[in-house]
Amino acid sequence: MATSEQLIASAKKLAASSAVDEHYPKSPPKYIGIGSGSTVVHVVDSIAALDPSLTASTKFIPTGFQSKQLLLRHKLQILEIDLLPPGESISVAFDGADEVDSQLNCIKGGGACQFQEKLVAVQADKFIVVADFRKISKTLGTPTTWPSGIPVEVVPSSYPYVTAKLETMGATKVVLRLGGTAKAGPCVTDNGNFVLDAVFPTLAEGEDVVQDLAEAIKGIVGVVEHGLFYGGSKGWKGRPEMGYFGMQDGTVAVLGKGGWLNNH
Ligand SMILES: O=C(CO)[C@H](O)[C@H](O)COP(=O)(O)O
Repeated sequence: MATSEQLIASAKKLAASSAVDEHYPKSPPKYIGIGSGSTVVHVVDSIAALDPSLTASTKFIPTGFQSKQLLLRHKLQILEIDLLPPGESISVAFDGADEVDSQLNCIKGGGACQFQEKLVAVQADKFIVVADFRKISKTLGTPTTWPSGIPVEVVPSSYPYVTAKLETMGATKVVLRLGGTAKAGPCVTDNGNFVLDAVFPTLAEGEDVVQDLAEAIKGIVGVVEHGLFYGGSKGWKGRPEMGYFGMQDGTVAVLGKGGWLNNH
């Protein structure tokens, strides 16, 4: 019998291959965005398995160190996001997510790449999220889905101030993310910043709730970007167009703007 790790890995792989099948352009695209995380590994594997005529001339835009390494490993051409020519857009950007609500708003940044991920997503004609069944949530901040909170990238000198502000705004816990066992001290992003993980009470349903919190966090002096990817009446800040979720039963559930597109 498959272990739960094997089940999760195969769910990620299935979701990635269906998303690439359905959304990688059928004629060679100029630019494709590549997100970060363990699910994106399968996205890049699926892209690398396509007919080379569809990928050889394409420039792949990474969202951080890890995705750049993935592209290098597969010998896919890399273009840094700041070299995207003015007026050009990315045909499709594929990325993972930590939590996705029923309206496709997401929490991202489990890998501390949320700034560059959002920068790529907002310059893509189509943004597709790929994940496994554990990421599906009715509303963001559901403790059983994603208890770690919203990743907030901050300029290092501002972290005590931003922490206090997030607490004033209702965060019940704000933690300076640490570098882990191999690094004493904070996790430093690809941009040289720190990450605060801010846990808020589960958000009520409705796009305004997400937008209002997102804009309030972004308004704090010192915040570079946060991991709420959202959209609605007040603008679009990286809410995906579709989400592909590998399920425990071996199927892929697809969430679109109007709800689930298959039997989920
Ligand atoms: O936002 C991200 C990195 O900053 C990742 O896409 C997110 O954490 C999901 O990762 P995984 O596919 O490993 O679950």
